[in-house]
Amino acid sequence: MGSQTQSQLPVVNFMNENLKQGAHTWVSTCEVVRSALEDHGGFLALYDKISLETYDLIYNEMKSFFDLSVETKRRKTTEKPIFSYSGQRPGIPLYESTGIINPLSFEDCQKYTHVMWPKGNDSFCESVNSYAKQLAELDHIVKKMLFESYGLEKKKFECLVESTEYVLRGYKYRKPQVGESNMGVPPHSDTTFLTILNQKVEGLAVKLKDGEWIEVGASPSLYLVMGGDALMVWSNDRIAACEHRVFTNPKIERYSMGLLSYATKIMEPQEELVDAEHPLRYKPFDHYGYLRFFLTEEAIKSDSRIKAYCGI
Ligand SMILES: O=C(O)CCC(=O)C(=O)O
Ligand SMILES: [Fe+2]
Repeated sequence: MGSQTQSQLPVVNFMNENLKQGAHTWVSTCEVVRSALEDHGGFLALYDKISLETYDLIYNEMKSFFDLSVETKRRKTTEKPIFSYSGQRPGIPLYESTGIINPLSFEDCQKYTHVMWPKGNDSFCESVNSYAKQLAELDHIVKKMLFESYGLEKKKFECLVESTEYVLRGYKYRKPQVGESNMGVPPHSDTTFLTILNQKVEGLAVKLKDGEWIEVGASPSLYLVMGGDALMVWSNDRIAACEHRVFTNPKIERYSMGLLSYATKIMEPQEELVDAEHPLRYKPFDHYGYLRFFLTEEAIKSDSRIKAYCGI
C-alpha cells in the first residue's frame, strides 16, 4: 500500500468541559475553527447539548409536517424571499424543505404552527423552539470563536448576534422512483452567514479545497458547520462559502435539519480583515436584497452570484 494521505474535514469537539472562554482549549479551538473555515469553508462539530429526546422529537415532528398535504405545506408563512416551503421542483424532485423564521421565539413558532395546524399542535411548536434554542448555542460559540480568533472586539460579536435572523429548516427527500436519479441537491453553497446541519440519514457530502468530496456521517451529536455567501463578504474573502451536495439512499427517505443565519442589517467586510494582501473585495451588503437578487436572470447567468451582487 502506498502512503497516500486521505483528505479530511476537521472535526471540532464542542463537548469538551474545558471549552470555556479564556481556557487553554478555548484559545486553541478558536484557531482550529478559523483555519477550518478558511481552508474548507466548514468543519464537523461534535456537540451533545441536544438531548436524544429533543433529537427524536424534532425528527418525528418534522415527519408529521411533511405528511401534511402539499396544499397545506404551501400555505404562506412569510413575505420574505426563499424562507418558505419548497418542494416539487423539477430540477430536484426528491427534495422538500420548510423554514421556520425566528424559531428562538416561542410566539413565532406558534404563528408558524397555527398556519399549518389551525387547531394547534403544541408538540410541533415546542420541539421546534427547544431544538432551535439549543442549536443556536452552538452557532453562538462558533461565531464567538471566529471573532476572537480574528482579534475582533466583543462588541462587534454582540452586534452581529443582535442583527441575526435565524431560520430553522427541516428537509425531506423521498425515495427515487425506478429510473429516477438519487441526486437530492446538486453542488451549491448557501446564501447564509452560517449554516449548521444535522442529518438523520446519510447523503450529505462536502467539497474540500483540494476538490475531493467527503461524505458526512449521520449521528445525533454530529453537525456540519458551513460558511455561506454572507460570511465571504464579512471575512472579505478569507473564508469561501462551503460547497456541498446531497445524494439520497434509494431505499430510505432522508431527513435532515438545519439552523441558518442571516443578517438583518447592512453588513460590510470587517475593516480588520482588509489589508494590502486582502484588498477590499465587497461593497456594503444587504442580505435580504441579495436573497431577492439570487433568483433573477442576472444572478443565475453570473459566475458568482455574490460577486455579481456586491463584489468590487
Ligand atoms: O439536506 C441537507 O442536508 C442539506 C440541504 C441543502 O444543502 C440546502 O437545501 O441548501
Ligand atoms: Fe445547502
